[in-house]
Amino acid sequence: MTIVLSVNQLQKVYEGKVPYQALKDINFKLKKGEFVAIMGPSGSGKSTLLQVISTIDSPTGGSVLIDGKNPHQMVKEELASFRRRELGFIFQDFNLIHTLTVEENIMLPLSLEGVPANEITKRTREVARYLGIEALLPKRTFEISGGQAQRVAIARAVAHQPSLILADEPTGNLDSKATKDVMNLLKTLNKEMDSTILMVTHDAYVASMCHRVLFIKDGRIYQEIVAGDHESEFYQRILDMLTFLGGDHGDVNANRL
Ligand SMILES: Nc1ncnc2c1ncn2[C@@H]1O[C@H](COP(=O)(O)OP(=O)(O)OP(=O)(O)O)[C@@H](O)[C@H]1O
Repeated sequence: MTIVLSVNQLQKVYEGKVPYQALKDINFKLKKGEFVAIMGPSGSGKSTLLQVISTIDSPTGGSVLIDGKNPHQMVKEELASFRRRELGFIFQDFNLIHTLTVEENIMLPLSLEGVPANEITKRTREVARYLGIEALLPKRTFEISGGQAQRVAIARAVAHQPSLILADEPTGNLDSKATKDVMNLLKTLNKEMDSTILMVTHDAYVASMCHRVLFIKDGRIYQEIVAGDHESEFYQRILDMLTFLGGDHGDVNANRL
């Protein structure tokens, strides 16, 4: 079995007047095709962890291996190319470029990576068809809804077939209908394309659509819960753990399933 992501004794200290250790000895692995959520109280280190894995920030101890390679040891140009090829990013606020059309947004990472123009058009059309957003391609980003924008962001994140998709609160700005649509899309991608996805979420319903949930508390992995046969039972176990951990978890809606 292929290990796509290996996080080993990861530590992160934010320097400052008073140094703060946001991550203390984090260890976990993701196998190819796994869909894993990270949850935990506000300030527990979730964003820091995602930022270090995505190489936006660097660790102060330990290592991150993506497909067996350590991006934090790469020089600048090598790292930029590694990120464009191996990683796909999905953000809470979609991060689309407003001066470009939907189609140009999806094309951008492919053209940055030097993929030939005819191949870019072909792949963009294919991924748009697959994700059901073909009709949106000529539109500007302000002409589409939040749910549609997140579909476009997902298309952009997967068009180059990255090894690992990192999603930071992908449904944080969506209503419950759009949340359901986006999660069904991610689930389909995960199942049909064997995509490996690591996602931070505050939403127990969203997490219950994953294979596993890692709970972080005070910069450490506190607990792991693995899905069983029934999504509703998994959802309840996630809610119980969130209640046990306490703190601010955002919108926990017990009536969602
Ligand atoms: N740039 C920084 N400098 C200093 N401390 C930081 C910095 N970024 C985050 N922290 C601290 O590190 C801890 C972890 O923050 P992080 O943003 O990773 O938490 P989180 O679990 O993502 O929280 P939330 O759910 O509220 O987004 C917090 O105590 C935070 O104040």
